[in-house]
Amino acid sequence: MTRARRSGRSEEGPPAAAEPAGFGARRLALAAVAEVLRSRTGLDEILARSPGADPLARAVAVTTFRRLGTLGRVLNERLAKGLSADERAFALLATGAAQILFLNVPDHAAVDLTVELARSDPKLRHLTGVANAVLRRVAREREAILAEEISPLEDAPVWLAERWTGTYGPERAAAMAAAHRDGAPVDLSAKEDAAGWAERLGGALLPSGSIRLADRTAIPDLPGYAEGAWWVQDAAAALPARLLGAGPGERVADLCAAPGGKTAQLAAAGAVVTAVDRSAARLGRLRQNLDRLRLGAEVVCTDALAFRAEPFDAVLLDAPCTATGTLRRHPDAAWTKQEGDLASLADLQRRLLDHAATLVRPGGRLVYCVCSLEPEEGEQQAAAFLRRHPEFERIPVAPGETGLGQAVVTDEGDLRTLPDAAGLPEAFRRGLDGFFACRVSRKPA
Ligand SMILES: C[S@@+](CC[C@H](N)C(=O)[O-])C[C@H]1O[C@@H](n2cnc3c(N)ncnc32)[C@H](O)[C@@H]1O
Repeated sequence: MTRARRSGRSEEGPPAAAEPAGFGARRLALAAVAEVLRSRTGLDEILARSPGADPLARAVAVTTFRRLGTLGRVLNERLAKGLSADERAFALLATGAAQILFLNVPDHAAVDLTVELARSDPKLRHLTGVANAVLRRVAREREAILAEEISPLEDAPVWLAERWTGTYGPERAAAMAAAHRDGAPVDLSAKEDAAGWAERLGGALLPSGSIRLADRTAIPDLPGYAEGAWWVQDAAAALPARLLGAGPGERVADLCAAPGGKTAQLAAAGAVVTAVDRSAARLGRLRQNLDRLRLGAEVVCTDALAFRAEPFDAVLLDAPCTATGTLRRHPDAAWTKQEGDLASLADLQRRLLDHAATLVRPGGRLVYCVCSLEPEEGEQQAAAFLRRHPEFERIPVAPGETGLGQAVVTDEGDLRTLPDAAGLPEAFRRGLDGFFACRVSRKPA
């Protein structure tokens, strides 16, 4: 193995040798994994501000989070002193083992580049020998490791695995965790003619109206992207705005709107949309998305709790949440949240819901939704809202309304999707995100 040095010209002497191919991607993946664990910031945000982040760096980091529990156990069992609590040390070994076990990377490349990463970093240099020994052992024992019966729940933090088991039962919880491991297909929402776009893109038109692509592919290169014919949106994420049923000319508030997937749906339906979000950066992305789609909305950057306006015909509240329903696409989200976050998020959701209610005219509709698997953010939040607000009544979701059948409608008439495909029509065999939505209307005055 050649010893890597930083590329570019050193201050003195001859030009430095180039780094080995793929070294930069591994360095970035290691840094991103460590930073997510340290700062509890989402991986997408960290990669977005990392110059040079490429698909390989993303694949290594995402796979590490997808299989974090398994990687931790495999490494711990093979390290005399166990895994270090230091995030960078953990990330070094975990990203290396992820490449050996779960990515199509030749063993020698995974081992050599990880060893080189250790050697080139003064804070990790003491792990050079350990990384070499443990990763070589993981590579030697790969077949046995992969043949082990490891429950997919091991790849979730213990607190989440326990909650899902308690809420959904051990079998369903394991199926959900397996879906998180499998990842997600790419779903699109079309401005119009979803069937035509499904055909042109070689995808499938789902019974819910979304398009499911056959393969993961470079999105901006696809037909229809540049002209703004469709946008990326998980099939489950497209359901709440459909349930709101906004019609042409209706005034609709989209609270917590950025980056604008649901705003686009409402605007495409012809509604006059006011999109509210407190994040200026995320609203920048919303504006870009609407511009590409040639759709319009009034955009208001403020805390939704402080947003006042004439009551609307319809209000959509897509509240901030633990996002545990999106772990197929964002496995890092499981590791950026803690159980304690649930109570503070549920409290914020309650306040946002109460405020959203003030923005609904008599006879108007309100849809509350979260991309969470946790009942405190979904079912319990909706039930408590209806107890606090007798001036609202539920408009139950009809079994035929979503194209997903009865399996996604709760006894109370709310929408509840889970990431695995149990009970769903065949077209959804690759699952969909976990979402909860409740639709209510303000009783006429
Ligand atoms: C689940 S995301 C919304 C996704 C969006 N509805 C879509 O479909 O693309 C939640 C959003 O809530 C925003 N947010 C969180 N707390 C907020 C608050 N108090 N007021 C307004 N927006 C808030 C965040 O900035 C974030 O953009």
